[in-house]
Amino acid sequence: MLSKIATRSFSSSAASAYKVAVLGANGGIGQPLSLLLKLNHKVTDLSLYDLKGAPGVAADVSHVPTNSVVKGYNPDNIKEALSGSDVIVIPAGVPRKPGMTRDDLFNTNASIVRDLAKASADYAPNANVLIISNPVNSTVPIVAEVFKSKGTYNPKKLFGVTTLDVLRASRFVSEIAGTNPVNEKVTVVGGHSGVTIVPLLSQTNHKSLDTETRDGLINRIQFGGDEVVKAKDGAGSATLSMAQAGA
Ligand SMILES: NC(=O)C1=CN([C@@H]2O[C@H](COP(=O)(O)OP(=O)(O)OC[C@H]3O[C@@H](n4cnc5c(N)ncnc54)[C@H](O)[C@@H]3O)[C@@H](O)[C@H]2O)C=CC1
Ligand SMILES: O=C([O-])CC(=O)C(=O)O
Repeated sequence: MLSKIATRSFSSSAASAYKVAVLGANGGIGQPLSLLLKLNHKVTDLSLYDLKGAPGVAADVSHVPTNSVVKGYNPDNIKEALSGSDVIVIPAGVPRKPGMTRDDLFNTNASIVRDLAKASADYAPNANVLIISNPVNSTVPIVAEVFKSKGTYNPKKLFGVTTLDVLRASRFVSEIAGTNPVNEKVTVVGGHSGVTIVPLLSQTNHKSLDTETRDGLINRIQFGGDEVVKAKDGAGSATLSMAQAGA
């Protein structure tokens, strides 16, 4: 009997390998995202990659007492960084400054994301790939085209990360309604830019908000990113809330 229980508990506690690679790990999002992934017990291998600084972030994060193995990589070692990845998260690229739209980032970020997509397709063709880099509405199609050209495109494994809109919707609704945001589930569909962000308030418990309150709430969810860009005053855009959304 005892041996049966021991066998059962042994087999149920055996963790299968789960490697997550963060490309852009030394950035404003990459660093807190790496920390949150280190705290996730499902992640067994954390691979941190950036143009520079990733080994330092990896050394720092690796002291957090969870069992995952953390390694940092510079561009010379991108193959090793990506090989065997189950999930690749990409927050590499420049953030907005006040007065810019996300589309203004296209010229810089499109080629960064394209090149990282090529490497991902070459070295981890079966990974789930999550794109944070803006403009998400455009960077995701770029990755799709790269994967198609390499014969590795699987629409079920390519994601634009728009979860921050869901977090914001939950929090902003709770502020108006005086509720706990944990209990506010708001579905947000569409893209990740201004009016392409569509929160489905009609599917929440707050269907009967007066028009002015509802319109103000929708506008705040759609332009929450601008709120942070303005407050950071030239120092970038959302990083901490984005890390939470990505993790
Ligand atoms: N999807 C979303 O909801 C959100 C997206 N973002 C976007 O995330 C991106 C990153 O934002 P931050 O972390 O604040 O920027 P950041 O400038 O602090 O960090 C970007 C990092 O990317 C690295 N990088 C640049 N080119 C690279 C390359 N070719 N290979 C590997 N690493 C490279 C940089 O060295 C840097 O460490 C921006 O495009 C921003 O607009 C930001 C917030 C929310
Ligand atoms: O607004 C930005 O540039 C960053 C972003 O995507 C967001 O915070 O939603």
